[in-house]
Amino acid sequence: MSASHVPPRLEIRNLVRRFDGQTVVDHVSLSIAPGQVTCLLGPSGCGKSTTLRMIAGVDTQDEGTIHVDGSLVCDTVFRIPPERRSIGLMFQDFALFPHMSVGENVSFGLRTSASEKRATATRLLDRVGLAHYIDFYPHHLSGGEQQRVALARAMAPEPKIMLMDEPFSGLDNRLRDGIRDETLDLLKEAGAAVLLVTHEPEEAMRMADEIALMRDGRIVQQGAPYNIFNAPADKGAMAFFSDINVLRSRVQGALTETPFGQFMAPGVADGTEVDIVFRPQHVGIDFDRGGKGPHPTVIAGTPARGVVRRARFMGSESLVEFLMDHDQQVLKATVPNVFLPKVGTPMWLTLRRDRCFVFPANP
Ligand SMILES: Nc1ncnc2c1ncn2[C@@H]1O[C@H](COP(=O)(O)OP(=O)(O)OP(=O)(O)O)[C@@H](O)[C@H]1O
Repeated sequence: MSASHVPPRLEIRNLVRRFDGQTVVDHVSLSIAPGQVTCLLGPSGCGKSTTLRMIAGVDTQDEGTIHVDGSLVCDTVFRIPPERRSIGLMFQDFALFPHMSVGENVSFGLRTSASEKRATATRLLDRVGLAHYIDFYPHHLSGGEQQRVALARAMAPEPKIMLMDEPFSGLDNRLRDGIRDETLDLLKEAGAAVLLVTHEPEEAMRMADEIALMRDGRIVQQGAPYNIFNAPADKGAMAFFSDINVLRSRVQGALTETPFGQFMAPGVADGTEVDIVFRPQHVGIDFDRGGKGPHPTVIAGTPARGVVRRARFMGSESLVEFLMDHDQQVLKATVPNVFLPKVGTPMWLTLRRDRCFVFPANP
């Protein structure tokens, strides 16, 4: 088989799951290569865990197929049981066996000799920096250390696929970043295909080679984090990653008029309402000079005036809210570092027009 024909490590096609007549997973398809991390990202209740449970084999789909390395694992009539799917699991409420030592926990699922079990446990614990704890019991370890043991345990049978459901959400921020990076390194090294479920966009951006954004049981957009962030499929996809500003307008002659000048709306029928959506970080700010702002430019368009309504320091940036002169709408801008103008200060706002998106107002 040539390299170009190597099947994905995990491939799910058109998975559907219904509960009580309600479709909670709606034709979800994904493929993940060895060593690739894909994040299933979406709000609570959108069907992420249900998708993971079907892949793990603890739930069965109503429609669709699951393949591992090109071989069928499950469709609506054929089903390989969970323990024969070569799938590792890591969940937030992972539980180590309290009556077993750390080493025994790690080698629990292995069917090898005692000495081989110990060798595997030693190697994996060493890899997560915990070899010296091999004969300790879980209650001697901190939450972060227990998490690393759980990772070593999940990796011990050398699964082809690792499914992770919010695995880091029980850890405090200080520990989380280190353990995330360590986990990623280990999984990539092992060549596992990783499907990680999270509702935190930052976690997805930090971990993922690819993000599948899920809403109401469907994948609404899929791609590299950079593309998902910078070319959102719709207003909801954009709002999931950051605060947004929205200008409502109506299309006339493929153009739409706003206080910041015209925007193109090709192919949109006259009279249709659209939203011009942009992030606070793409709003430029200028001081008011005797009632005048900066000159319009091609990139920034026409400036519009507002007055400062609130300004907050956020650590690495400042968030400034403006009450716009034209319609008293509130628009938000973020500025790097400290920028805290007084409430009531008049200022001129411009938009990075290449970072503004025109979406139907009522999709
Ligand atoms: N066994 C079940 N019986 C009935 N409804 C279920 C069952 N399992 C899940 N659901 C429903 O399916 C929907 C999707 O649930 P799921 O747990 O997959 O969402 P999620 O995106 O993982 O959410 P969260 O991030 O909160 O875990 C929810 O409305 C849930 O109530």
